[in-house]
Amino acid sequence: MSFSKLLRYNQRNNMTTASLTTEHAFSENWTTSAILSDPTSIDVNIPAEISRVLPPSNESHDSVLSSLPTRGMSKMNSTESSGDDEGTHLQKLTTSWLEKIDTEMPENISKIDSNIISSPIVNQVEARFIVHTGKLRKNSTDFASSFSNSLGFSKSYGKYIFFGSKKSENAAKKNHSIDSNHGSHSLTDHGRNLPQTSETIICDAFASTSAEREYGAHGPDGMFTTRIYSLEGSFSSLSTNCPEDTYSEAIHINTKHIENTGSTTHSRKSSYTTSLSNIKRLFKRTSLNSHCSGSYDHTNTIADDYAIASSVNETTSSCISSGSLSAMSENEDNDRDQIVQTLYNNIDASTDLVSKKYKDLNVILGEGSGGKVKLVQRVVDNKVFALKEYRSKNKKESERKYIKKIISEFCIASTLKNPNICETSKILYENGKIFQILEYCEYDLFALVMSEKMQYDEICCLFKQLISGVKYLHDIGLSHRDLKLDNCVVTQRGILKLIDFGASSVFHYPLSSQLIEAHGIVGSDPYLSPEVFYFEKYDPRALDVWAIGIMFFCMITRRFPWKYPKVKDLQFRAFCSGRGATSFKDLVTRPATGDNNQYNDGYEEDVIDMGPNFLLHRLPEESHNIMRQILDISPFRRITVNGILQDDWIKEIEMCQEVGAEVPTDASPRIINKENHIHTNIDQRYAHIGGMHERT
Ligand SMILES: Nc1ncnc2c1ncn2[C@@H]1O[C@H](COP(=O)(O)OP(=O)(O)OP(=O)(O)O)[C@@H](O)[C@H]1O
Repeated sequence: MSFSKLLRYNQRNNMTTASLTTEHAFSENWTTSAILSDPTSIDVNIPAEISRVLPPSNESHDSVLSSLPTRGMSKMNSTESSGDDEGTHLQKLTTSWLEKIDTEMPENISKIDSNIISSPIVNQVEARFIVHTGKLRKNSTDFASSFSNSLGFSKSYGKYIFFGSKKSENAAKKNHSIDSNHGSHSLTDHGRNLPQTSETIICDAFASTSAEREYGAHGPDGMFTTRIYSLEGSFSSLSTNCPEDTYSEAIHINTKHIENTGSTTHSRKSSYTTSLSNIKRLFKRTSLNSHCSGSYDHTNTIADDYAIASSVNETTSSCISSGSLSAMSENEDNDRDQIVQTLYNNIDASTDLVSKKYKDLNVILGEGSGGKVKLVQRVVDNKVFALKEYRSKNKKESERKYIKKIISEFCIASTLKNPNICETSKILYENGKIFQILEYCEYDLFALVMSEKMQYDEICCLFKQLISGVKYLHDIGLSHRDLKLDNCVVTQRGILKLIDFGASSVFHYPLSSQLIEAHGIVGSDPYLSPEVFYFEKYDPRALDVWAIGIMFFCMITRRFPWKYPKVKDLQFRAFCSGRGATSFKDLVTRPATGDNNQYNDGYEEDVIDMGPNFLLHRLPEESHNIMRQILDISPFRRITVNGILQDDWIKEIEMCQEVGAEVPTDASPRIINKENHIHTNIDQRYAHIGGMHERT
């Protein structure tokens, strides 16, 4: 999680980083009992190709050369570990984890109680992670209390949801009886359910105050059933027919904007045009569609002119994107800079585009380092969208860099066409502010996970969709680099979509086999892969794959496995331990085996307090094989996203799909829902965790 979020968290909670760390403290005993061998005894044979990318030995990675506990210590450490009785009973690994998930989950796992957690100190902080101190709230308000207040509940309720303290557990128990009385939200009759916990009970108690309805609808492809926990008058009621007067008012709005097309083919030459006239086209006046169809103009856009390169026929999504990346790739920074500069110069000529064309529904969906995401309604047809309002430029940031970043993000996002990628349709500006219009999805994955209502098969379905989305990106040479629960949104019918391409990077260009390594620490701490702290340059695909694994762990356990993947983090150290390696360096530089049968990561079924099993024993047994390969500490051995899809368990997962979305003109893609699960719908008040933060 970004440093700025940590700061915001601390401001709200009047906490220092240290006190936050204390609150999240894990089992100290485990580490103190761990025997550290002599770090000077490291003797690693590093292959030539790896040593090329290794930083000089006197760089920071030396500090993580602390040696790791060995396998032999496992039982002794566990026995000494007070308050963590899990280690004393070596468990048989079965899927009974489902029943034990909350009762036997050891305290040494960091529970997700917010999407805000502490950050390690890093040398280099990207500009996008920096927030004006002026924006930080000076008054340290108790976040949970404020949240509760904003919802009209007693202060303590918010704490139950976000901070699972012992106190709250007791209160939760009390509330259990309330829930039992209602007895209406039990998930137990829907296959393999995640067990209800105290937090579930509270959430259900809340939900029972709202209208609940269950409905089924037969589509052409089968049954779609969903449970809805919603308030009366929720957003679903927003999509009504557009009133004539609003429509005619909207249709006459004259403004400058950039609109996405997605279907126009251009030659590469034209895509690099930097002339002012072309730029002006991006700001031209447009008329709105004459029908309330939700589709948009197919006028040329910046994506056409600049990002979508286009010697490639745009008949398939991958072609479109390959073309775009080829343009991005070869782009000569000069061309790009000129375009961006000209574009930025035009921003002054603002209009009332956003306010007239989109009605602000006064709902904040999320707020991150990039800006604020709001819910808006297009006046012309009452269709609901997410509007991302970019933060203003930092004083230290150059205008050029600021605008370039936004435009780059837009160009990439608007070019991607895949059912598991959120559609970005427009970029707009008004009074110096820049906005992006995105397809609206009812939930973010973080909120869904925290609702504790998801069933196992539903989680697997979303997990496979996540993999599919990332496969699409990797197939076209793009890595996301900030995969996390908050960067996945989910529609009411259970289609997961990736958002936030602000950190993405191109790792190879079409027709080239050369890997372009990424550099810098980008992303959110618990999802970061270990090598990003170790190597100056790394393969960003491996980072994405690792993040996928962490997300699965979070979805199943509702906990982060660690704060960040450094051996100074006790949990991560346990995970690294018992693998027969003398140092972290040994682990992170292990070369690929080339033979899957020889795959050896130190896994031992009976040892659960260190090594791969430190995480795996908390996960369903059928996922172990693939999760070991996803969470391989060495990026050189880590499986690829295509490899994940070859796994037997992954292949068997029944995944809901959106079909027809690749065709830009297809306004209403069909959804195929699988029958082995239903997708949980939650109250809109809890549907976007970022929005909850904002309301405090
Ligand atoms: N299309 C969407 N539909 C619904 N909610 C959305 C949508 N896009 C974003 N959100 C909500 O807004 C939040 C922040 O969005 P986003 O990640 O784009 O912002 P950001 O400023 O780039 O965040 P970060 O700090 O992670 O970089 C998301 O976690 C999600 O809850």
